[in-house]
Amino acid sequence: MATDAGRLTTTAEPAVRVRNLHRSFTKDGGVLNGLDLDIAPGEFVALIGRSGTGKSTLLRALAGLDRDVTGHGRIEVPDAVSVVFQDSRLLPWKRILDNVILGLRGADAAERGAKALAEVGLAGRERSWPYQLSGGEQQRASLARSLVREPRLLLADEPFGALDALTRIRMHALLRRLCETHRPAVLLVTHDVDEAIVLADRVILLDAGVVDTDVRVTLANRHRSDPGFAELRTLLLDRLGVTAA
Ligand SMILES: Nc1ncnc2c1ncn2[C@@H]1O[C@H](COP(=O)(O)OP(=O)(O)OP(=O)(O)O)[C@@H](O)[C@H]1O
Repeated sequence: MATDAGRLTTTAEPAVRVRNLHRSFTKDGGVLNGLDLDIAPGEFVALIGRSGTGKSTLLRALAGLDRDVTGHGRIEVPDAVSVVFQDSRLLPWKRILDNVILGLRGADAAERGAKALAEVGLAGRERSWPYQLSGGEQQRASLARSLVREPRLLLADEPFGALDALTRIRMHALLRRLCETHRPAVLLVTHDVDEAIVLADRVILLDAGVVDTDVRVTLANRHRSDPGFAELRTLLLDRLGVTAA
C-alpha cells in the first residue's frame, strides 16, 4: 500500500489531515476514491452515509487497522489515537480496572484507571468482571479505557449502536461531557442522523467514497423540537435519499 502516513504534533496543525485517500478491496471498484478531510484539534466530527459507503474503511485507515485493502493517499494523525467500537472489546478474563489500564505504564496507572472509571460513572466497579456489567456499563468502561490514554484523536465506530434508546441518550450526554473536558478531536461513525446533530460540531456525509456534504452544526439548542434541528435533519436525510418522517 502506498499510503504516506505521518504524525502531526503542533497545535497549529489540524489533528487529522487526509489527502487524496484511495482504498479498494477489489480490482473492480474503489471504496474510498480520493477523499480529503481535515479535523481541527478538539473538533467533534460525525461521519454519516449510506451502508457500504466506506465510513468504517476510513475510520480503520485513520486507526492504522487497514486489512485486505489496497490504496494510496496521505494520512496524518496525532501520536495518541484511541478507538471505540460497537462492542466494548473488554477482555473477559480481566477485571474492569485491569482492562482499562491494560498496557499502561507508570506507577500511577491504577490510580489513573480508577479516576477514568469514576469519570464514566463506574466508581466502585474496578474489581468487577466484564460479564457483571450491563451493555451500557461495558461501553462506559470502553470509553474509560480510551480516555485514560489521553488521546488527541478519538475514533468511534457506532459505539452506541447496540444500546437501547434510553442508554444511548445517557451515553450521548456522557460523551459530550467527556469531550468538553478532554478535548480530543473526534471522528464518530453513526447511522443515526439525530445522534450526529446532537453530538457533533460538524457532520460529514460520505458518498461514493468522497465527502458529499460537510456542514457545521451551529445550533444553540440541540433539541429535536428545535426548528433548526429539524431543518438540518431534513437536509441530511435528503442527501441520504431518505424522506424525513
Ligand atoms: N475486509 C473486507 N473485504 C472485502 N470487502 C470489504 C471489507 N471491508 C469492507 N468491505 C467492503 O467495502 C465497502 C465499504 O465498507 P465499510 O464497512 O467501510 O462501509 P460503511 O459505510 O461503514 O457501511 P455500514 O454503514 O454498512 O457499516 C463495502 O462494500 C464492504 O462490503
